[in-house]
Amino acid sequence: MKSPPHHHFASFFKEQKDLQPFAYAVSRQLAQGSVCLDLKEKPSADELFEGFQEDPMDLDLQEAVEKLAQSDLVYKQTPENGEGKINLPFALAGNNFYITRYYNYETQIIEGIKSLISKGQEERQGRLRKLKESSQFEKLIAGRETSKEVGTDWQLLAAAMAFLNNFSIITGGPGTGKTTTVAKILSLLYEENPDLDVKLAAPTGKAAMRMKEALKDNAQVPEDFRESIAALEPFTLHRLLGPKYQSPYFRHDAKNKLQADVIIVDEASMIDVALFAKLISAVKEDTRLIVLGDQNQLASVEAGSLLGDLCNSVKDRNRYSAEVLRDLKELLPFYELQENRDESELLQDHITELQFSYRFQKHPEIGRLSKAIIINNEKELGSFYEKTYSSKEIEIDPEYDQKLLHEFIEGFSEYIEEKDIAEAIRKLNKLRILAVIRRGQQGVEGLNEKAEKHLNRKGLLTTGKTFYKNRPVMVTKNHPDLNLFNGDVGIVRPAEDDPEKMKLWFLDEKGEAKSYPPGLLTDVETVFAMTIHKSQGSEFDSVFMVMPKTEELALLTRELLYTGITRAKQNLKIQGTIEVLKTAAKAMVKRASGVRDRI
Ligand SMILES: Nc1ncnc2c1ncn2[C@@H]1O[C@H](COP(=O)(O)OP(=O)(O)OP(=O)(O)O)[C@@H](O)[C@H]1O
Repeated sequence: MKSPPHHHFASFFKEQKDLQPFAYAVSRQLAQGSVCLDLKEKPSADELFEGFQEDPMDLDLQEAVEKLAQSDLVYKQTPENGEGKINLPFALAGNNFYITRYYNYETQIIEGIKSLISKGQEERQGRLRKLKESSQFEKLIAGRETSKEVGTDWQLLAAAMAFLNNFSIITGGPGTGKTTTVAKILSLLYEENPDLDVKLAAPTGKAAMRMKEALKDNAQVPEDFRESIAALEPFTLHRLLGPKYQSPYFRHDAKNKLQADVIIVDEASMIDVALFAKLISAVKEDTRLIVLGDQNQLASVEAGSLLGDLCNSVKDRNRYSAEVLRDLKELLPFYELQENRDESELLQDHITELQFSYRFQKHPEIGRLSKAIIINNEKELGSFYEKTYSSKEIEIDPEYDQKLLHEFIEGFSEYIEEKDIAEAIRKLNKLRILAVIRRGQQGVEGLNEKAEKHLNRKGLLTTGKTFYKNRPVMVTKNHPDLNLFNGDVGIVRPAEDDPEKMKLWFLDEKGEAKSYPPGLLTDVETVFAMTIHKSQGSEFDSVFMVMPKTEELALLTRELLYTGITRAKQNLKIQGTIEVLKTAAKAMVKRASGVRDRI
């Protein structure tokens, strides 16, 4: 298949015959989510340059790579010439071939992390002393989880490590307590400095808001700091960095750094390399940067799977370097912590993996299914597919029974019948239909249509007009001026003063309903159903997930299935054939990047 944008890009290098096919291939890989072209796996030339020309490529790949390395447009990274910022169009680092911009993003990320780590190390002994004297830390120790099923309280360890260091990643599945850990970290930091400048951020407005709300409602937030924590303002990463009109650059960058003592970034699996590079370049080295996310979730739509790559750069997580282990043993003598013997792992003391899901404790079947998906445990998955046991939480329907879908759709009556608008939006957000694709019967569009028709038939909706009463709508663009963001969900209801005039209603930061004239928001879509991609960063009590009927989809991956399943907090129904589910569980997203090798 011809791919004009990649041919167009490669045509800039048509004078360089040895380079041109690689330019084509790296552009194609970028579009598929990789940061670079991985030459290590030695695919055949035909596979690598698929679509570049109609005739098969008559070319020895090894020779071609050697010639590529000779090109004067390609920077060769060697131990001698280092990893500085470069300005040739391409870079070759080991087996990875990059468009330079992406090579530079990785360099910025690695250098940014290194500088935070090294500044944190200078402070560590002083911070260690403070932690030993901290009454808040004493309280965390006293209240630590001691149950057998939880084992080591990694939340406590994560809080200590985030206090001691300037760069921390906290990863874990749904309900493992990432937000709770943030509350613990903030209690330690506020105790030390009541005027602490904290920035809460996430890639989407919705996710940022969700973190704020989860923090506000979290029972573990100590009383003394509840007010400060509840008052924190959530930012999208874009708003935090300060967008410039019609420019890919931000107001805050390496020359104009962000003013903050602590920056907490949630839903980091959704951040692509470009945005993370821009963020980290704008973080002062004495700021604490705390990154939260679930590394098993879908990666960003743009290039890279950065959180996963950073996490996977440490083989045995929750182990520590000898030096840090000594400190931790002094601090937490009751734990038998392990030493990490791989001294070359830069992030060994900077990643904590939370392992126990408080949410799945209450809903073990969704937990069991999601864990089985992560490692593609075929036997375990089989017990779900073949219904060898009866489940209250999960139902898999390979027959696509319309009755099941209709029953679920009738659940929307709760928000439709709710008089209070804010409450209606909250009720709408308790359930969602999730789809893999947009078009067709099993796609978002077909499912939205089915929901509208069924609710119409039941007399719950009258769907003639575009903005019919109770239409559930999702914003598909960021409107920072209106404080509405891509993915925000609201409903159509009459204006307060005119029952004939329809308005779009969304929840504001205080959880109150706020109205907007439809003319102001032309980019909204109906949202009984949404794609799994869009659902990232949201959770629902009940999810109805519809798989496409064909297995031939590149989109169908383990990460997608896992993300969809873990959006459900209490109930999950899946319509899909066993073949499609098996195909998805087997297919892991492969995105080439150099971060793991370079860090
Ligand atoms: N140490 C703990 N003790 C008791 N309950 C806890 C603890 N940690 C978390 N929880 C409970 O588990 C639930 C999920 O916690 P939290 O929101 O912190 O997890 P999360 O990893 O941020 O979740 P999500 O993936 O939903 O964002 C909350 O109800 C919280 O109160």
